Amino acid sequence: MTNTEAAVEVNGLGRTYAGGFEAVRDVSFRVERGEMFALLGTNGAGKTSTMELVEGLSAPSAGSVRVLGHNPFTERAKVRPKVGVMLQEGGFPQDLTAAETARMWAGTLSRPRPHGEVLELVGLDHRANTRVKQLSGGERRRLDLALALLGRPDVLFLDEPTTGLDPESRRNTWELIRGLLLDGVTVLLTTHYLEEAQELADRLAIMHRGRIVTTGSVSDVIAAHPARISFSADREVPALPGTRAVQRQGVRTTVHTGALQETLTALLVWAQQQDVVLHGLDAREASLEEAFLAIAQEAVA
Ligand SMILES: Nc1ncnc2c1ncn2[C@@H]1O[C@H](COP(=O)(O)OP(=O)(O)OP(=O)(O)O)[C@@H](O)[C@H]1O
Repeated sequence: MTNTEAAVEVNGLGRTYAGGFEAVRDVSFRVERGEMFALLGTNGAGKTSTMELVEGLSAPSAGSVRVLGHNPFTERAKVRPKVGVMLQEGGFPQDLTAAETARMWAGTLSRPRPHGEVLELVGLDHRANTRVKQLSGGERRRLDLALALLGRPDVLFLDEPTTGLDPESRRNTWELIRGLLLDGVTVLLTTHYLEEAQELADRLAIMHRGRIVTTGSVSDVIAAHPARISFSADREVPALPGTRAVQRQGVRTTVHTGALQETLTALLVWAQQQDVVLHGLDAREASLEEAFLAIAQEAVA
């Protein structure tokens, strides 16, 4: 493998299920080594169907997938030792304890981390002797992640890794993922938590009905959507440069702008000159969530 080769390269990918339903259509993206790439989308958009092809669990109906330079389906033996996979549903034997599950899994790997170390990494060391069936949903999710990390993967596939986790466990998982990224691990993630993608991802793609409708860096995707300035004033505000839309609700005004700094400066200069107090002034870029909702609506329209 050369150093310029992507960790994951997907070209013109398609997946058609029995009965002819096309769940994935002409999907292409690259995940560079050491990068975190997030695959986002509405329910049923085709994220899991895409992830399963990248993980080599099925062969695509069209297009190609390379993971670390290999076809993950036909060259599974070459790819498998270097990747960690966290599926949406882990499905472990219910009567084993967390430690036994990790030990059993480690037995299938060539260079496993000590199982105690991975349980500690995901904050499950105090539950090591608890049977899987007695773990909470969030604890099982963390056990899934522990198993994905056991083989010291170069590439990690995470399908909704923090679903069902409480806010503190979610933040701890983010810290853990950040640490892995610092160590040079490549991460391909799907999530419904846009804050998670905004916090962690270098680049992302948004899928809708089997296709990628937007892709780019998090800041590029956000920058394409208007920023927002809101305030309450006892006087009507004049037209401000850069404004795309103005909403008024009672005394509260919200200005949507494509040029946050320019619009905000004009507003503040006007307020200063007119001696107007802007109560509750709040100015911010669009969040990834707002961008996502706008993109999903546009895609439906
Ligand atoms: N085995 C299957 N046979 C037929 N259709 C399937 C099969 N698996 C998934 N689908 C369909 O393919 C589409 C994409 O499903 P997929 O699970 O990939 O979406 P997703 O983006 O991961 O959704 P979610 O966010 O809800 O997990 C859905 O319409 C789903 O009903």
